[in-house]
Amino acid sequence: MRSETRWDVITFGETMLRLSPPHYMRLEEATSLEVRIGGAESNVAVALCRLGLRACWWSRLPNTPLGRRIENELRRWGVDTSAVIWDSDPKARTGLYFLDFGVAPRATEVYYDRAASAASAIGPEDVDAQRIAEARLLHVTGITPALSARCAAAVRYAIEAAKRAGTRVCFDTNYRARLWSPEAARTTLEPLLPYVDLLIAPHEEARLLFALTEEKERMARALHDRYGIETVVVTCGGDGAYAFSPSGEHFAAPYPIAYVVDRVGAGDAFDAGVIYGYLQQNISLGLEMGMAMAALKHTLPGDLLLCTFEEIEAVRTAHHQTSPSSIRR
Ligand SMILES: Nc1ncnc2c1ncn2[C@@H]1O[C@H](COP(=O)(O)OP(=O)(O)O)[C@@H](O)[C@H]1O
Ligand SMILES: O=C(O)C(=O)C[C@H](O)[C@H](O)COP(=O)(O)O
Repeated sequence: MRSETRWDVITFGETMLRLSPPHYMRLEEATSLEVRIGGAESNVAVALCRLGLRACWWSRLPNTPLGRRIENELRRWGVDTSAVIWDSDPKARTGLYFLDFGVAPRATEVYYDRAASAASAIGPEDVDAQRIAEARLLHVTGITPALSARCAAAVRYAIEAAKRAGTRVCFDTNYRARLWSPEAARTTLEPLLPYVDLLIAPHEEARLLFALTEEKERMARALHDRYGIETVVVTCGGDGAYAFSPSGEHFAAPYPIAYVVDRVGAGDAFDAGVIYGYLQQNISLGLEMGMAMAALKHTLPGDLLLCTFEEIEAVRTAHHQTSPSSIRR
């Protein structure tokens, strides 16, 4: 990989305000909502910064208090936001998502209010190919192409720009059933896959989107074989994750989670760990980092993995077992 780069990872997509009732209240009854921010790509960027990597995230944001809240917060956690495009149209909208937290047997429900947001107007002309050339890796996800045809074209343009520049491409399928159908996702995403160097896909999404029937142990290899992707990581929730890569096949088991505080963002935290290892050409380390980071994300409220490198390493290397009651003083 090239040595002279400005960022380790560049990424773009929509980041929303995330609104959730306190104490497992229902949205129907809540009298107050907690305001946080969340977006798959910026969640990854924040987690990468916690690992000491240089991450640049950009999007279109309304130049309003709501848009500025998102940019300020990402900058606060170390993300380079200098390429954000500010939309000065007074009607420009910030995407919102509402979270109704559930515990089994009641599922956590996400309700989007993001149609016609400023980010959904991102088009190929907003993609700065020079910036992509200045990064080691471009990270994009299947959420952005689901937002609009212009967003889908922007993702394709960005991936092609990365290929021309020798910037590696990481893609997470991140299928969102509330945004589009599996058939629409397949039609749009499949042509992108031959350009991808590192694919991350949950096992059930690989089955749903690409009509592959392989069991979890075989799915990464099946995706590699069908689309020619160099490195493929398949996640299986509480059953761990598998990788197929030039260094061989790898598996990482999950770390035990004593109590789930908030699982939203665990997949994005996992992605950051995988990218960390991938950039060191050590996908086995990436799987372990991803697993440790996903486990830690389950213990934190909000989409963002606000952990230290040392906390992640402690989980990864299991130097200590933290019992549900442990207090470190
Ligand atoms: N019950 C669990 N116990 C331990 N780890 C888990 C559990 N559920 C998910 N994870 C971790 O979080 C990561 C992301 O979760 P997963 O559900 O597979 O993907 P996504 O959130 O992208 O749909 C997984 O790779 C896994 O490591
Ligand atoms: O933009 C969207 O549609 C999103 O869903 C943003 C989400 O908050 C994260 O992407 C969390 O996703 P996980 O890490 O899989 O829990």
